[in-house]
Amino acid sequence: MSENRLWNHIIEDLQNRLERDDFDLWIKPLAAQMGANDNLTLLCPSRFHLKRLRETYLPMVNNFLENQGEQVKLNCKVAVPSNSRGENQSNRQMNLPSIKRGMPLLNNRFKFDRFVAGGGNELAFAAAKALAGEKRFFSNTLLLVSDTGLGKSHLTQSVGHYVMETQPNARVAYLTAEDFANQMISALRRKNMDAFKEHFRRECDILLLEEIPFLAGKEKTQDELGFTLDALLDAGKRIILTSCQVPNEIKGIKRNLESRISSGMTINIEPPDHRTRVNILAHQAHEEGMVVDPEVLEYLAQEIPEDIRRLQSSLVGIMAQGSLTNRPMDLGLAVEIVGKMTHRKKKVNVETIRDMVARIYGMEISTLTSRSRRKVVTVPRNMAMYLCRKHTSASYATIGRSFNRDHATVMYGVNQIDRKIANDPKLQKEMSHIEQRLGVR
Ligand SMILES: Nc1ncnc2c1ncn2[C@@H]1O[C@H](COP(=O)(O)OP(=O)(O)OP(=O)(O)O)[C@@H](O)[C@H]1O
Repeated sequence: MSENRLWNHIIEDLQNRLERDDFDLWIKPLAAQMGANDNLTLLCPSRFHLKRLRETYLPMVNNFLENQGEQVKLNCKVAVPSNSRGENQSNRQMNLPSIKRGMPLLNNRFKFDRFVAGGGNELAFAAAKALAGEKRFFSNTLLLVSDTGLGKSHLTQSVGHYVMETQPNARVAYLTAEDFANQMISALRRKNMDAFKEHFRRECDILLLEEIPFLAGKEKTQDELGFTLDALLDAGKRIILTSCQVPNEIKGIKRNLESRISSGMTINIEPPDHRTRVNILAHQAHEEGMVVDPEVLEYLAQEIPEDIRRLQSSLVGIMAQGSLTNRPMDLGLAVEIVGKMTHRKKKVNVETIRDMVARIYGMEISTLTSRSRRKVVTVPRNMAMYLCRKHTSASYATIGRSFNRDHATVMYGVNQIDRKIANDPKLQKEMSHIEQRLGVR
């Protein structure tokens, strides 16, 4: 494949997988160069950028290339001009480890030593560490519950890393409930359910399964997961599950699966207190080798109290701006970056919302705006129209033009969601996921 086409495919894949902010900050500034012997080199603007790229995004690119069957060797380097001694720093290429088939795809940053324990998450941290170790833990199942961005994935993947590093014979399965459902559907289609069952029930020593609420309403998948959990627990294997809601609040989860999920230890991760938030930021700055004024850290911790993902991304924004433009990383820059994060809220329009909702629900825009009255289409359509009312100043009639609907139909759809949302946690979770992807949350 030509350099351009391959790079465009990689970009497209990353765009689908990453939050818009992360994509804009880390992927957009890259350039790609195809060299001899199928060497693809990614050029990034700074060493700071390079470090983050290697740790977080290149494993995804490697995995994508492997899935595409591309025999490409991936390198990355800083594309800076020659320095005063005439050495071309861009020659300091780094070869990246390729991913072995069958190894779970874990984020290299999600390790125990990068998790800051403190008010809100101490118990979850201790329980995850205990379960990862080989010492007997008093329960083989751990369920982590929290709102978005509070460390469920970080802890779950830390367990995966730890087990792979310290117990090399242990077979680790890390996936989301959605992956589990998709793999099951594809096994059913290919008529190889036996292999699917064998894989999860007998070829797995520790199961790390995220985002359980995805299974709401999917009864067959729930039954299969129930049998899988039974087989693993009978064999004394370890299981970590994550959810944004406690199991008895997830509508559409069958009673027998709910009781299996809740059979072990359930821990709620609370939002971190102010001191822990400052510590998380200080730890992050230290890891990146950056010196940031403590006043800046205090300011960010105060302005962004709930979601650690947003908290960290504000600091990353400051460090990236500072290192690219040589601006001091001071309170002035912090106020500007936080201001921009808030200002961006107003930037979405009816079309961006409509297109994002279609993308998230895996349908064409023409399907979302079609006459279809199937629930899988009407619910996302109503959600999209509701978000347009909430985040833009567009009138019902203007929204209607983008959805092929009249003013009254838009009003009815928006009201439907308005009435449901207060009492429907699954809908709330989906809504906040879309809002996060839109950068309005
Ligand atoms: N205590 C912590 N110390 C350091 N980093 C943290 C901590 N808690 C969360 N983070 C960071 O915050 C970001 C979000 O965390 P994570 O993805 O684990 O959240 P989550 O609870 O799984 O969210 P979601 O429900 O949206 O999937 C990650 O970058 C993670 O490294």
